[in-house]
Amino acid sequence: MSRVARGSRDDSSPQEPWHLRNMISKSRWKLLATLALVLAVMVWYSISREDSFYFPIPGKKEPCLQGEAERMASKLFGNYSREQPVFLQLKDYFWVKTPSAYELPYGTKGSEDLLLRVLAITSYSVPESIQSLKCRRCVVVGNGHRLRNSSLGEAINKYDVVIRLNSAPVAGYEHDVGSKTTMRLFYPESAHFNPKVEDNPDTLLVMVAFKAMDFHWIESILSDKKRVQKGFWKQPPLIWDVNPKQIRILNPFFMEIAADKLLSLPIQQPYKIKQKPTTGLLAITLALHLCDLVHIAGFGYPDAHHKRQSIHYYEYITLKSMVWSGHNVSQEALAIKRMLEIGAVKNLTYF
Ligand SMILES: CC(=O)N[C@H]1[C@H]([C@H](O)[C@H](O)CO)O[C@](OP(=O)(O)OC[C@H]2O[C@@H](n3ccc(N)nc3=O)[C@H](O)[C@@H]2O)(C(=O)O)C[C@@H]1O
Ligand SMILES: CO[C@@H]1[C@H](O)[C@@H](O)[C@H](O[C@H]2[C@H](O)[C@@H](NC(C)=O)[C@H](OCc3ccccc3)O[C@@H]2CO)O[C@@H]1CO
Repeated sequence: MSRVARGSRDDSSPQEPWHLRNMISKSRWKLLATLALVLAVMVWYSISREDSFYFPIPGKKEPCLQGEAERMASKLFGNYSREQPVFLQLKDYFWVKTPSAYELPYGTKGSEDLLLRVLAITSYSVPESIQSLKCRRCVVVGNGHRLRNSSLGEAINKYDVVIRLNSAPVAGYEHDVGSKTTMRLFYPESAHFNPKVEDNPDTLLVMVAFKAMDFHWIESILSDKKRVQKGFWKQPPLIWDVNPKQIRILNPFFMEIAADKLLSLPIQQPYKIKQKPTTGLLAITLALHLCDLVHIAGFGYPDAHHKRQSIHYYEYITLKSMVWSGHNVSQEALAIKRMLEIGAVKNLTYF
């Protein structure tokens, strides 16, 4: 029987009858259509739920609405002062007109003389490159495991301000976390021993002071005075290759806001283990003050069912390591969820 007589419409594969090939091709289309539908539903669901992750569009800058984060900050923090400087300034410590109400880490009460010496050898300005921006797009990069295999590096590098935390590495992780670092928040125990490897030449190293010893440490490093090794819960660097012009001291006001307004923590605590916000939550609070648009990535701890999962994207370390930290990660998760729900921040990873 000829191929035409057998009903074949395509004589390129003589073995299959045409209706069978038609069926296969139809079911392929059905499968593709179903996949496209599932993808469309996923994208729609992701965009419609502010608290889930969403897809950043590569190559496109996020639309930025001037003053948006400020409006959101007022919603979250209530009546709070926008006048507060981001970094502590020398002029405020020559003669203290209005002394701080709290001691470290929520204020500078009792540390004024030490601070005067530290601020005399460091700077306090917000760089012109940030200051001059009409709309500041910021991303706070947490150290969470959720950044692993996220491929967010390129998207992160596009923000005007990239805030990183502690000694989180970028070298070797660029594809997932990017390589741009505008600011890095740290305290002596979390300072990277070799900051030049991880940071850019113009990265601001923003010290978060928790105790008077933290000021002693930075002074002894920058003025090359005798190092004091006691009083730290972990050995900080004794030699630290940084330019003093890059160092800033974070205004403890942000710690107070994060503790009081986001976590409802008492500022004065008589306990041995004092509860305090994580550096990441502090950085989000700072970003809401400094920026117009705030996105976050790499936030969120494993739940009780995944206790063995690593908490960091760059090392294997579990939640167990945080037992003495004085952080309440469940409370922080609720605070972040609230911020996501009202649209104060957007999440590039999942939460
Ligand atoms: C053992 C210990 O003390 N760990 C603390 C470490 C440690 O001191 C530094 O890593 C040292 O370089 O620092 C902390 O934090 P850490 O350096 O782990 O992480 C920085 C911030 O990222 C957010 N994060 C991290 C992991 C994760 N799975 N989910 C997250 O949301 C948090 O907001 C976190 O603040 C800190 O400073 O807050 C909090 C941790 O408790
Ligand atoms: C933002 O906080 C930083 C980090 O995330 C915390 O883990 C860390 O907590 C340390 C805590 O500050 C230390 N407390 C004192 C008073 O120094 C604590 O020291 C040991 C300890 C344990 C139990 C009771 C009293 C003291 O060690 C914690 C880390 O395990 O603080 C960081 C800011 O410095």
